[in-house]
Amino acid sequence: MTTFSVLVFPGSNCDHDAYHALKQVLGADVRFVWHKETSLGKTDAVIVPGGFSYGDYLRSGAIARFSPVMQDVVQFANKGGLVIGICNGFQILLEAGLLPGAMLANENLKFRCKQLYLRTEQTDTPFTNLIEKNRALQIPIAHGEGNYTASQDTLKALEDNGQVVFRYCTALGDVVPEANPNGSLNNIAGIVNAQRNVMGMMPHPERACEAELGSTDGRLIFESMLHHLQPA
Ligand SMILES: NC(=O)CC[C@H](N)C(=O)O
Repeated sequence: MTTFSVLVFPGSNCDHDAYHALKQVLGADVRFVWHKETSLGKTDAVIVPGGFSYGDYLRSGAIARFSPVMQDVVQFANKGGLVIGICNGFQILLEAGLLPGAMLANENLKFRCKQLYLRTEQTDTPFTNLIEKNRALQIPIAHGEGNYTASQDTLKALEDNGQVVFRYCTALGDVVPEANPNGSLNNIAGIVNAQRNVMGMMPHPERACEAELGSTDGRLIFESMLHHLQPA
């Protein structure tokens, strides 16, 4: 059975949502790993969940990246293990150097919490292998620092290598400035590393896994991970 590990930092607040989605909705084996642990133990995938680790002091994710467990997360990722960072988790992976670039405060300096759409740009990743190319997924955001930025060289490399996985778009899938909620470069909502085993995304797929929540599109991301780890 595939085992997911959900990291828990002081201030994480989407850890239980991720646990619930994986366990109750997808029937996967899941466990929490407290940030003070020095080893992940036996695991197939790591979820770095959303929230306000260390109260977002300094910059979101800047302190959490020094938590003891992060050393093993970096090792796990470097060995090819699947790691997905959601919202604050994405910020932590950027701070840890597992993904390139950085987050700035949202362009309008407001915390944005809303349902929106993401166009699936890449389907050859362990996180999107069950999604049709260009499909617009409805997944909510909730963040104050989601304005993705990177140097011109880094941005070019991301685009050239097909590392931009999701872009903010309209319901019809058009990537236009009006669909960008935070000022992110090139409407970027999610990226993978060059090896394609580490993904960060600002929207919350764990909050879009049940019809009662308004969308089940988030399931496709976790189902893709399960499919990758345990092909039928
Ligand atoms: N939902 C979250 O993970 C919030 C992320 C982060 N603390 C921010 O506001 O930018």
